[in-house]
Amino acid sequence: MEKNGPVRSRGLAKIQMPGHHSSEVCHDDSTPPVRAQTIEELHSLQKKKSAPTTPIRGTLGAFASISEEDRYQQQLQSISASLASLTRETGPKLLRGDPAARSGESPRVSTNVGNQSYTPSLSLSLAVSDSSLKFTHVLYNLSPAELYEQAIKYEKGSFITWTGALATLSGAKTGRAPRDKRVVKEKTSEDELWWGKGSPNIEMDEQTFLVNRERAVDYLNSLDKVYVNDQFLNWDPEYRLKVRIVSARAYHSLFMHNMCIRPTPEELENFGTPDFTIYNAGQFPCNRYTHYMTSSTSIDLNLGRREMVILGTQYAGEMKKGLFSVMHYLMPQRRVLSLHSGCNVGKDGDVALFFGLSGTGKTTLSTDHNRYLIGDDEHCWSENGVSNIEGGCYAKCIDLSEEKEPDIWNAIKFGTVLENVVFDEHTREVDYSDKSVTENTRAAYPIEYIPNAKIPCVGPHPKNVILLACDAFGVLPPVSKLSLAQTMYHFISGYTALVAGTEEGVKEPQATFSACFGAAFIMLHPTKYAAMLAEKMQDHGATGWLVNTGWSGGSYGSGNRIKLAYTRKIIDAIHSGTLLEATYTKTEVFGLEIPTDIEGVPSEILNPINTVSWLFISTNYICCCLYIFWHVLDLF
Ligand SMILES: Nc1ncnc2c1ncn2[C@@H]1O[C@H](COP(=O)(O)OP(=O)(O)OP(=O)(O)O)[C@@H](O)[C@H]1O
Ligand SMILES: O=C([O-])CC(=O)C(=O)O
Ligand SMILES: [Ca+2]
Ligand SMILES: [Mn+2]
Repeated sequence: MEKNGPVRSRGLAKIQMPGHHSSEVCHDDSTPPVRAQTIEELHSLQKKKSAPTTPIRGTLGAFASISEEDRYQQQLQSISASLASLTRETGPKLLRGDPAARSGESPRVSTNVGNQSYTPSLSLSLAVSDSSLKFTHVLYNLSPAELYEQAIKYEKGSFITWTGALATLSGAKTGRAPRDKRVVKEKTSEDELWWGKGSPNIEMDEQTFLVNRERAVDYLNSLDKVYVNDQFLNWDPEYRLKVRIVSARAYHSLFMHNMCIRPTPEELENFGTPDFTIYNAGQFPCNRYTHYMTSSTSIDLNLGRREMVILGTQYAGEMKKGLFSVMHYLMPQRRVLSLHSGCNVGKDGDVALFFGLSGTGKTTLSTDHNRYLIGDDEHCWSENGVSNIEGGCYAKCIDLSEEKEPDIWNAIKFGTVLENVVFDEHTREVDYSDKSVTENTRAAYPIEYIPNAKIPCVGPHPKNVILLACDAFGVLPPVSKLSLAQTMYHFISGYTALVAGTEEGVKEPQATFSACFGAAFIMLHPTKYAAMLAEKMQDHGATGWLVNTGWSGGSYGSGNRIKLAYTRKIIDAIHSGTLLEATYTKTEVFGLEIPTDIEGVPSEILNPINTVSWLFISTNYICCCLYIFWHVLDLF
């Protein structure tokens, strides 16, 4: 018998082998016994203590003299201050770690911290209550693996899919609820904000905000444990924001872990006080008898306090887009333009922006195997160039296929949150065509899951500005070149279609106007953002394009949505510069410049006049124009 032959699992043959050394046979366990006397001891060997989060350095940094214990205390005190109720004298008593963990260590307890904004007379009578006596466990910046375990153990509807993603359910709400979003009218911001008709900012007073805040904080403090994420927004260090997210679900914590920028252990040590805090008490409704509340859901933004409260919706996109609204307020103050756009860069450093309302193709088209991805949804354009606000992507998954969107497909693996998808109960294979839970199925993954992501996610000034419109009327050509004035016109009017799913109550594509291609998130009047865009495009010589990713030559219901493969060819021609050099015809009706030929795209579809009758074009066009005109007038 060969000495180096394969190891066989049949024990019998081994015993019968002649000439074998006696010491090698007949032993059930030939490896040395484990160094444990009890099962508990064995289990305690399994987990190695994490390295201290700050590397010990020779330099005398701010934290060099602080012990690990003191640092824990500081972190817990900071979180306790965040969770302080406004009517009690102190923040809650906090413990670090999972209440269910049976670790030999004694838990780390916070000392209560005073709350600066309490009212002394109130606090005297309210200070002693059962809730002020209890402890809350804090699960601070857990790793994806730890959050998986939490979700699977405690959150119904959490499963591991066949590729290792965490499938979750967001509950009754599977899309954003823009009608339930409120902005506090308060003195530090009210003069700058856009109020009234057309504005997404539905007002709320400070008192009502505090009522909702108290409701959320009391709910969170009533739990055994809360999740706390301390993370960053914006890859440009000059305009970076520190955010804290307090939530009740591992799903929300993992979602934000993926979507915000993840601090290094060292950055976390020096985190200090957050610039903005989200209280996500989404499982708990708001009180409908509260002033301004029109449903059991309320998403409340207070720019003065730099806080956001979420009640009555567990849809995780509210957190991401709530922070985006904050950026739409803070960045323009610093002459930085915030953009609802995807962004990628070619090998030669040519940056393209992809503006578009939800579902128009920002994520799909910015994720391009031939280019580096800077980000899929939220960016800033400053004097330094472009930077991604986020650390992850949030892709629509309905009808996702490996063939059409390979990079997104492959990003759905361990660590990725997969919302509201349907899967085989046994194999856990996901059926991306299934809309049983919602049309708005989504995957949230860290940006480095895309192989050609550009880290850090920053780039030079854009060369091409692509406005994506998903036209449900079917009158816009697949692509047209825009003058600066036309770019501004389309940017301000934001003519597109709302596709089903992302916002509540939208069941089929419907024509809409969304100023700046993201009216739900802007905080100032659209012309403020448009003026900044015009100035930047002019300064840096960027070309504007209008790309229709919706219906062309026939409206929704009669025609078909433009094939993704054709849209990709059009985008390729924009990137390569060949489309800039192409021959154009000017449409009489639109005044839009339409190219006559694009490689890989049938020429007859380039001009809608070829695919539908004149009558269709002119009637729909007139509708469309009146609609746009009316809307633009309405803004002023
Ligand atoms: N011609 C096309 N161009 C782009 N996308 C298309 C086209 N045809 C179909 N689609 C589909 O439309 C969807 C576009 O969604 P995508 O996630 O890219 O939207 P988004 O603009 O990033 O929206 P959000 O801001 O909500 O994240 C994808 O599911 C994509 O497969
Ligand atoms: O916010 C969401 O749910 C998804 C998104 O990116 C958008 O709607 O623009
Ligand atoms: Ca997207
Ligand atoms: Mn978006």
